[in-house]
Amino acid sequence: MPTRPLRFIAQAGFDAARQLHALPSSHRASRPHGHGFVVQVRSALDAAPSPFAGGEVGWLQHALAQVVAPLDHSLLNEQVEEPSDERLARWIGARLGVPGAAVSVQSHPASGVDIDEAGAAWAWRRYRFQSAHRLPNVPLGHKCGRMHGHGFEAVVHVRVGEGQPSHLTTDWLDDLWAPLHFELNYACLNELPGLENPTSEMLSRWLWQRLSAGAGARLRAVKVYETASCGALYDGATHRIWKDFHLDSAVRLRHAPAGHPEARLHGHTYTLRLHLSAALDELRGWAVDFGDVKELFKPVFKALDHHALHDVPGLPDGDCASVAQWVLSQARERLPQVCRVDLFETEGCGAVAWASGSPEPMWA
Ligand SMILES: Nc1nc2c(c(=O)[nH]1)N=C([C@H](O)[C@H](O)COP(=O)(O)OP(=O)(O)OP(=O)(O)O)CN2
Repeated sequence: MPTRPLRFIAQAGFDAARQLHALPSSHRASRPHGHGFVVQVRSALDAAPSPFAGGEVGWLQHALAQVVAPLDHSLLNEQVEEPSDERLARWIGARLGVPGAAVSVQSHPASGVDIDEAGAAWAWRRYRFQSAHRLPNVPLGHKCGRMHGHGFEAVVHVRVGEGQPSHLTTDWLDDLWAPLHFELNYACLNELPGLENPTSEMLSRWLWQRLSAGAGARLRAVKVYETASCGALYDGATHRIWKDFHLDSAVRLRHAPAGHPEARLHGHTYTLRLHLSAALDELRGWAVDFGDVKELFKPVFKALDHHALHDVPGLPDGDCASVAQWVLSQARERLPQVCRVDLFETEGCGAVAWASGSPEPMWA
């Protein structure tokens, strides 16, 4: 079992066709169809070689790209038996040669399957609804006290049914979601019983309560995206919120060998996600105000954005893992509720660090 509170993440994509014969012939996915698949792999890389300290993300990216290359522009059935998202993820994991790696496959922007380190399969589905709300208990003058609205997104994570094609889990979830869509879409959330104070935290808990009536123990987590850059997750016991930031920074990796592209001065538009975990403030209905997160994190953000990461005082190196760990320690000095930092240098490729001594985060 990996012990470091750190994971490396890499992503690759491929376009391919498939046909799922195990589904009923009336199911649309039983017909030949195609997708732009996105695959992500997550590992502590405890037992895998890395060419140099700081080169782990690049190494994982390369390894994954090699595994998925034969799938690109192919008929998946010729290589993978009954190539559902779940079976594809297991097929890729088996060929990657990284022991204990978690693999996820997204066949559509709104759905996918994650195979965790223990081999369990989890399906997720994204739903959208257009709603108005106001937060009645915010401090005077807070912008969210005014009636406003969002194109909300909810992502629901459930265990894939035992021995069941993962598509049928998705269909089952759609049926559970249908009455909620009817209530939430083109509605004012404050008017719904139980949502009088519709913060992201309260909404994720409300959705959990409503969905768990049908999903039972298979329900893993409900995430609510209030805007593209912030949201909340509820797992039946704890609340976690997140806020995203974008850093435009230069970098050169200290340990990359001469001639390696990462030894050269280059740059990225990084996506940095701060996760915070705290009990709800009963009056406000939130863990920490997203606005306060932005404000308190500003000095750390300013130390990195539009800077050369390898020159930032105190930062040992500019690779994603070093930066994520450094951000975690800096952020926790100002916001002790920060429990995890995700840093991506390109889409889906980066590192996740969490506080040592804290349990491994829920990966939903
Ligand atoms: N912990 C929470 N904090 C806040 C919530 C909430 O539900 N939980 N909600 C709000 C507001 O409703 C607001 O719409 C979102 O706030 P904010 O983070 O400021 O979102 P923006 O997308 O507008 O932020 P930018 O980063 O400036 O784009 C407030 N807080």
